[in-house]
Amino acid sequence: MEFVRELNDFQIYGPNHTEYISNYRYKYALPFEKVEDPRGWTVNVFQRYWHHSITISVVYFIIIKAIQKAMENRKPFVLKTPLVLWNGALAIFSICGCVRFSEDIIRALYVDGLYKSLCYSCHPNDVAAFWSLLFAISKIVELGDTLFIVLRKKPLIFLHYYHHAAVLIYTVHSGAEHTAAGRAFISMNYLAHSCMYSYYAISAAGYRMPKWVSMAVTTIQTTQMLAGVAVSCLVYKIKTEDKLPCQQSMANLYLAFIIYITFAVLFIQFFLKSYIFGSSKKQKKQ
Ligand SMILES: CC(C)(COP(=O)(O)OP(=O)(O)OC[C@H]1O[C@@H](n2cnc3c(N)ncnc32)[C@H](O)[C@@H]1OP(=O)(O)O)[C@@H](O)C(=O)NCCC(=O)NCCSC(=O)CC(=O)O
Repeated sequence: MEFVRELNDFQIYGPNHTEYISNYRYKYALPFEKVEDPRGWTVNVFQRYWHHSITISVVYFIIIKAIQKAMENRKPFVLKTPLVLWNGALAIFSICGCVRFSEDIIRALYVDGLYKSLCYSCHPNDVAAFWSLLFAISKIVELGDTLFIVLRKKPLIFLHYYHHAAVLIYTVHSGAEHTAAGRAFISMNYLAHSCMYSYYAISAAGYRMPKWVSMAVTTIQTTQMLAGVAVSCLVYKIKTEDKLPCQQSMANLYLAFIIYITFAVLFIQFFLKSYIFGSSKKQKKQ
């Protein structure tokens, strides 16, 4: 099993390429979303360089640990305004992504049904493809979250940096494979991040929100992880039991299982520790 495969037309365009091009292409796109991508230029770039997502993750980890060390005998930076702007910008980006990208999954589910929605990719010239590309780029930008944590000398938990590094690698691998089920994963993540970055922006501005708000955000994140496992189970069944053509490769599917199961476990642990078994900072903040 090759780890990143070469893609054929079915894997890039799905089965209705010609019909799609003539009927749907750019129909719903805003001017800046109309990006020409002759035979998957972006897919080629992702295919050729996807392994650098691992390089970036390793460099990220080393830099974060080095900054933590350098900060040991220094006072924490306050960074209130940059943090509000940072989280505010990511919140606006996620909300825009959520609105523009969800259109694709809603249309796909409504018009094509569940099987085609999970097994046939969006077209490389589609609005959804544009927002998938921005999504992948945002996974590099979001590594900056950790910079704020270490410069402000806030506790850095394993869930945080494991999540940031693993999501980057999986997103870039999925970009390289044009993973069809990514339309479910991306829409869920845009939604969860709309809530999460809005939460962080408001709390960075100094407003303490009631406990139920952070519980709700964690619940949305945990549900996202469990839904990721469910979608992957469904694709696995389609590919192995139903033996229907389905675009997602086994390598990408196994990666999806690994990250979504580990994220689900970590988020359930986080929920229990933060809100149920009382010793966390959240209870102290009340
Ligand atoms: C409710 C949560 C969103 C946040 O829980 P927290 O324990 O971090 O919440 P908190 O209010 O105590 O905030 C902790 C401190 O970090 C600051 N902070 C600000 N911006 C941040 C950012 N972008 N990332 C991480 N921390 C940030 C807060 O202002 C706060 O500082 P101060 O103490 O000064 O007020 C939770 O569900 C969660 O995700 N916790 C895991 C921690 C984490 O790093 N999550 C982000 C990556 S996971 C992710 O992104 C999942 C997904 O894909 O959906």
